[in-house]
Amino acid sequence: MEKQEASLESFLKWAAEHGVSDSPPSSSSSLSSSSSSSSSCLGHSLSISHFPQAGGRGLAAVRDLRKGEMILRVPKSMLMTRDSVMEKDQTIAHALKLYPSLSSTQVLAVCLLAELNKGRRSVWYPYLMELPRSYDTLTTFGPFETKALQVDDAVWLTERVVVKAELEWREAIPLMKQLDLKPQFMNFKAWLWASATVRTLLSIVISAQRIPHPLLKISSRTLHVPWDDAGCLCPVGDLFNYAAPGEEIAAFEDSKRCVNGSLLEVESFQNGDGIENPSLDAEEYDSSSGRLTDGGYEDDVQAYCFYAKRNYGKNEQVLLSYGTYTNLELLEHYGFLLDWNPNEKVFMPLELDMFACHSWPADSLYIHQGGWPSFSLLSALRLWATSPNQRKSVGHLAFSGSQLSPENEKTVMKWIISRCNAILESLPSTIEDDRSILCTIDEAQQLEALEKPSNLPSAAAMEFAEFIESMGLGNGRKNGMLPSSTKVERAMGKWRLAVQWRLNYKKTLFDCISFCLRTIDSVETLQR
Ligand SMILES: C[S@@+](CC[C@H](N)C(=O)[O-])C[C@H]1O[C@@H](n2cnc3c(N)ncnc32)[C@H](O)[C@@H]1O
Repeated sequence: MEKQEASLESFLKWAAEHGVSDSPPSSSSSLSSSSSSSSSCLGHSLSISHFPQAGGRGLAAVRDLRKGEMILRVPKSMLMTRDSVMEKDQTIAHALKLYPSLSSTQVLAVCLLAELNKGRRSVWYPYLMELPRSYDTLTTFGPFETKALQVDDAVWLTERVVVKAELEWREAIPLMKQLDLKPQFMNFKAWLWASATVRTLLSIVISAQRIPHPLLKISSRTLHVPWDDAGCLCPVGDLFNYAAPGEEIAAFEDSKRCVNGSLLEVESFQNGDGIENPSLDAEEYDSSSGRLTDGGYEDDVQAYCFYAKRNYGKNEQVLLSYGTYTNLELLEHYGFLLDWNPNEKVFMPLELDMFACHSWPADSLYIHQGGWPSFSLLSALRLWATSPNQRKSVGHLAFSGSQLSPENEKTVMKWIISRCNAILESLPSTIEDDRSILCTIDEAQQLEALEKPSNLPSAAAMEFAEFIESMGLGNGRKNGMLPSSTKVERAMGKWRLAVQWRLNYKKTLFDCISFCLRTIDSVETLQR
């Protein structure tokens, strides 16, 4: 512990010496010298703190911060990019030129491993020592955790990203051999760590562009810092944990819905505010409203600058919006998920004949985490539930989000209810089973050893037995207890994430059923 604190301290001192600062830029001093005398680059606006329920290590406000205030700047010279690594190391520069077919993410992952391979000789050594040791991104999921996701789309995505990660690693091996990396920096485990680091940290910079520009699409994974298409790693700037953009929208939707829970309330909001208007996608919406404008590279000061996105009270965690992600995407790219995610979507597969009567893209047909169907899903289903010869005449109403008739609305709601029920029944465990498993995992995580509770429902008991099996602990019991280890703890953490994800998914379907029942009720009340 003391060693960790000392390492963090020397990291912050090193950052201060190189011009990283959370103080306002002084007009008389240059960026690189403004904080060089300080023993830490933080303390004026931010400090490192621990937030067990919201990302672990993160940055807290040391005083009240005002919305729009600059709270951190990191000089260009500190950013780790393909170019900055090449500038400092001719061997790497030469080797990289021999492998032009590698993607920018692969190249940056190799640069990171090559710097790590140098040990103390790397100019980024204090930063490298502070990077997380492991990630729980989907690429690190084994067969057990993958199966625990249960939902076909999520299982398929996980299998695909694991295969892709291995392929990318194989493609990068010749370059890593050329650079003569030590075996521990060249194996697949090291690759998974490096590519997860690049993805989790790079995309912050990508998605936090401050100045809205038509060509700089926020949250696009292909956007890069202006001078280097490989993007960058940003010491200290990557200590901000994540807040989902769109919380304001969700809160507003909730307040509208709470008026009487009727569909019309939701419709008028969605329609009037264009939230789900297909001509205005989420990224444009965010950039035009400035919701993601909390950081970006600024050429005039040659630094990455971060701004308070809202007012913060002293000691509050200061968060950054990395972009708009569903929970599965958060798991894929960052290895965590949010119990309440305003951008969560449970996609609703339609039958083939339904696609024939609308032109909404499949990814707009979903249920929000609160349980209400998306604007496009409702519109598509209302048209489908209309007889084919009338569709043309009511098309404009459906596309503007209006109900078509009480009977039509009830048909739509009943269809959604039956789909949600069918999906819930097809999954191997229930919401109650999943809650029991989560409790068991939470208890086990607090104990020194892992004990199978006697009162688990059968589906949960079976999954528990599979976990023990997957850990190769089948014969290791001592008085019914299993020894815990770092490996078991990490696997349990990923298992927990998988269960948490599928539980949220099921709760959304369940809430959707309640929503549809309420809507049928209010339609019938109006009919009476
Ligand atoms: C850019 S880092 C943020 C700093 C990180 N906590 C650290 O100690 O280095 C991103 C990682 O932090 C964690 N994280 C960020 N925001 C989170 C949140 N809201 N909930 C849970 N974990 C979060 C995830 O592990 C993610 O991959």
